[in-house]
Amino acid sequence: MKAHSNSSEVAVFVRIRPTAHFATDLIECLPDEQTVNIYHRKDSKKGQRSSWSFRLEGVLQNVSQEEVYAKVCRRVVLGALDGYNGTVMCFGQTGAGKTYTMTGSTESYKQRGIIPRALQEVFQEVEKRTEYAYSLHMSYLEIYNETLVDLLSSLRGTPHLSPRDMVVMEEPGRGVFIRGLSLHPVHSEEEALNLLFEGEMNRIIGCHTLNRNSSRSHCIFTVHIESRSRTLSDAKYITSKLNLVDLAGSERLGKTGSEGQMLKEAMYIHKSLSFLEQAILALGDRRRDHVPFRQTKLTHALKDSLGGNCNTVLVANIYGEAVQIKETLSTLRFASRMKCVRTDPAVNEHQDPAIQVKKLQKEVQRLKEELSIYNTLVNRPGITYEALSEAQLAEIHSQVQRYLEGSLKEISVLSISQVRAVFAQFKLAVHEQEQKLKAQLCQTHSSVERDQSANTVPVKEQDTRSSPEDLEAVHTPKNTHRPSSTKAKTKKPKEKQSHNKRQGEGSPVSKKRLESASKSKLNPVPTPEREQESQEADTESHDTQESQPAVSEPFQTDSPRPKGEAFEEFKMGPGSHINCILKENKAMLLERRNLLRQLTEQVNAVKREIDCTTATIQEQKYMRGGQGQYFSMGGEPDATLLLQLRELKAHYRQRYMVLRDIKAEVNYCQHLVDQSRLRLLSEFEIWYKKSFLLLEEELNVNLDKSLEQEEESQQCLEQLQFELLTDNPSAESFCNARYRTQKRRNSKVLNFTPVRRNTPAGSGQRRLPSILPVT
Ligand SMILES: Nc1ncnc2c1ncn2[C@@H]1O[C@H](COP(=O)(O)OP(=O)(O)OP(=O)(O)O)[C@@H](O)[C@H]1O
Repeated sequence: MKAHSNSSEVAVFVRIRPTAHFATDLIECLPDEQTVNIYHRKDSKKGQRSSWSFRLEGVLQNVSQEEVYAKVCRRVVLGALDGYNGTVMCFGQTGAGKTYTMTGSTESYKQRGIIPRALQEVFQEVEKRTEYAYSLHMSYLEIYNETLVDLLSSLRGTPHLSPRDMVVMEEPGRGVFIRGLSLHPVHSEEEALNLLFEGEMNRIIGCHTLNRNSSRSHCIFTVHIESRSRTLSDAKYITSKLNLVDLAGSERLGKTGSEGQMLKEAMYIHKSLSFLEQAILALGDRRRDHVPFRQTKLTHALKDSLGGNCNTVLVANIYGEAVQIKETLSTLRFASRMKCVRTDPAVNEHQDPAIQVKKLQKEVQRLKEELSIYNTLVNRPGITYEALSEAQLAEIHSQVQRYLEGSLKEISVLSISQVRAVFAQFKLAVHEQEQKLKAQLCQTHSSVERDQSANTVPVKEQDTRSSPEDLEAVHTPKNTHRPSSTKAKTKKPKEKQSHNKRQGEGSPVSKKRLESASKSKLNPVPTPEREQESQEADTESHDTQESQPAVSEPFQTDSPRPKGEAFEEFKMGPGSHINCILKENKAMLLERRNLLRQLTEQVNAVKREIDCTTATIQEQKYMRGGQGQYFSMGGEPDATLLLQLRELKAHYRQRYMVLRDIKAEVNYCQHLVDQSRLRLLSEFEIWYKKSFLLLEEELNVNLDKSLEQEEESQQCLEQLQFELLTDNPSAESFCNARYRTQKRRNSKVLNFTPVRRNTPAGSGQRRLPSILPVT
């Protein structure tokens, strides 16, 4: 509901009932027709006199009914037809002229009161305002001893409800209303007057049957107005209520002197009017943020007629005889309090959802047509903006699959809906990929855990492969199938140098450790595949070592280290960079997940609100259908609720979109975490394996060296044999002994470096090569 606010004070008038015994010495009406002065002797014995002055909107003394209507009510009636709620209320002691002011004399047309005159004005105005279509309904409520009575329930077609079924209700956008109160459509002044008299009659009949006084109840006659522009496309419509209230006599309890039924009535009236006064006091006090409207049915029913969205007028009826001076004073005090109340009259503007939807559909259709004309102009025929068919979706799916496989270069899309479908397919593909990655990650995790729990290291497995046959094969000089040794041989000296340097500095296996390993155990000769792996690992190691600090080795002690421990060490050392990225990604994922949780809660809260509003609409439909209530729009539920529901749905959709985006972000973060975790694990595996491969290479180098030594020994032997055969026969035994010693040594310690001592120049003597152990 849209409202044009316009804050104003409650207009308060005093109407003085004519009497032959008007207390001129006690009541003085000033010529400004706005001020009443009261002179009252508080204590007759002491003769003290007090005086009060009340300045109001108008003092109506000896004023005709017509003039009263013009001054008091016309503005409110016209406002109601413009969409402002309006309330005219008569307050005062019994017999002060409230009913006369409100309803007037039923016998004399001239003396008719505010209600019939208001009805006349309403229908005259409706006829004048031809550009609007008005729809008018009426209700007549009586509140007697805190019981709600429908004064028009006797009419045909009105369901007979017990007063207990009538409840004062409040709804956002609709304000206060009485559930169970019948609303009757009226199309003419005559129909409206008939309803008024029907209600008056029922009030009197009720008084007789229940043996009560008609002035002992509050009556609220309401005209419900709805106006729509006659322009069909205008979804806007206006509603308002015109409340005409005749309150029960306000005399003080002690004055009535009543008992029994009368006393009970007086107590109820006193209670409701004093709560009315309290509510008015609270409304007049700007510092108070709570107004006690719900204490009585009267204040609750008048909630939005007193201080809310309403043009409110109070007529304080006084009976100007000296004996009534206390009541007069009390009424005027109430009137002056009411003057302090401010109201915020506002036009109750609504949007008809059905018309709005139709309007928007038309607009969409027009835009589609314009777009298709544009597409034809720019040579893009065949583009549709309708939802994609099954066949079109299948085609897009196939195109995306082929594009991902690489067999299609471009995906042809023409419309936004096709672009959306393509993105949806991509999203699906990414999701599937994520699932695969997750599965892989799980596998890797479980294998690492298995390794850790078994506490076995691959070193042992490799060691077991070093069989005596392998050892023999290594030592046989005729064994030519040794790619590793061949490779080592063909390596340039420079390469060898850098290779050794790498072993010494960057390798996770220290030279010392290698030596001890080579002394005790031998690795098998690597296969070509293994060599390839080794080279790759070596290259990577070389690449990373330059940017990373020296790597600590997993085998610093003699006993093999468990893989889990090595992994921890890796995370702290060479893998710290990836580990750091993994941690950051995890933190980001956590943060996104928290956001996702919050958003999910928000979306669910909006969903609950939607459910709640939908339930209220359903309830409303049921209530209105079942109890003959006023139908705002041919049986439709309250438009404000529908509007609220639509807003909630829009809000829900908006939040849901955000939620979807955050979900995608969470998935992406999860993907990053998985990737970095995988990377960390794979890097670790490489690092871990590298130590063994380096160990192998080192051993191979040593084997090559032994072979060289072997060759040299062989040459030496041949030379000695040659010398033996020529001139030195004792050399045979020497040479054989020497050869045996060397072979024995080589079989035990492989890490020997042959040092060829240069023959001194010009010595003319061939010297035997020396074989020195490396320290
Ligand atoms: N301004 C007036 N001019 C002529 N007669 C009046 C005027 N005010 C009141 N009366 C007459 O005074 C009598 C009492 O008035 P009325 O019934 O309207 O009082 P009331 O305040 O409504 O009392 P109750 O609280 O009992 O309903 C009626 O007969 C009515 O015609």
